[in-house]
Amino acid sequence: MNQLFEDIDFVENPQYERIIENILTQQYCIVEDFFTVEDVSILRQSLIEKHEEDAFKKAAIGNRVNEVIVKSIRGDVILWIDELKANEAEMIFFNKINNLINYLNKTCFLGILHKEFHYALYPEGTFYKRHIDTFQNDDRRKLSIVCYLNEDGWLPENGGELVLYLDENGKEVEKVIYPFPGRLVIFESQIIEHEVKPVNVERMSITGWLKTR
Ligand SMILES: O=C(O)CCC(=O)C(=O)O
Ligand SMILES: [Fe+2]
Repeated sequence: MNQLFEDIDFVENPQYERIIENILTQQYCIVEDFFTVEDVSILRQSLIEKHEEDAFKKAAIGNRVNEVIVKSIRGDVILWIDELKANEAEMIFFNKINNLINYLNKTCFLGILHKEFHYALYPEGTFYKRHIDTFQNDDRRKLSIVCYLNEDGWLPENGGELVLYLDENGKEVEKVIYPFPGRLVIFESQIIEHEVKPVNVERMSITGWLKTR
């Protein structure tokens, strides 16, 4: 085994190994400080600039074939990120994400061939009701990834927690995750129902999906 890994230039990465272990055992993983304070700050600036340029649009539900905007389900605004036109901040983002994808593909044979990421901004008072990230007519999304870009010192009273609804031996358990800056949450798109609780202050993130085919 070691011999094989040496042949393909493989260096074991403890952080990635923990991500894989967590996803295999609990279908989700929380990674603290996946991005440095500096990275988060640059990415947040990029989000804010693009938002000020009015580039964001109201997020829809459903995919491109049948998308509708329903504010009683989700109230965030989003902007898809084009890796081919990535600015400096987005290059930092994709550099780290691509390293992770390469590792997953080498070690887990997940067959991740595509990815899609968007900035998301939840204005005060918005939320995203309980849902699952795959569409009825499209099951290519395998892993959901959320990266939080909020300022330091996010308070519980700000709301905006991500709640994962987990199945523990047939019993539903809520896993509450605060959107602390630098934090990355990864979960199985086809399995984990989740929601974003109403926010009392603006909440910023990048959300995306690793996809097959
Ligand atoms: O921002 C989050 O914590 C989750 C967002 C989400 O569930 C989605 O965009 O599908
Ligand atoms: Fe979601």
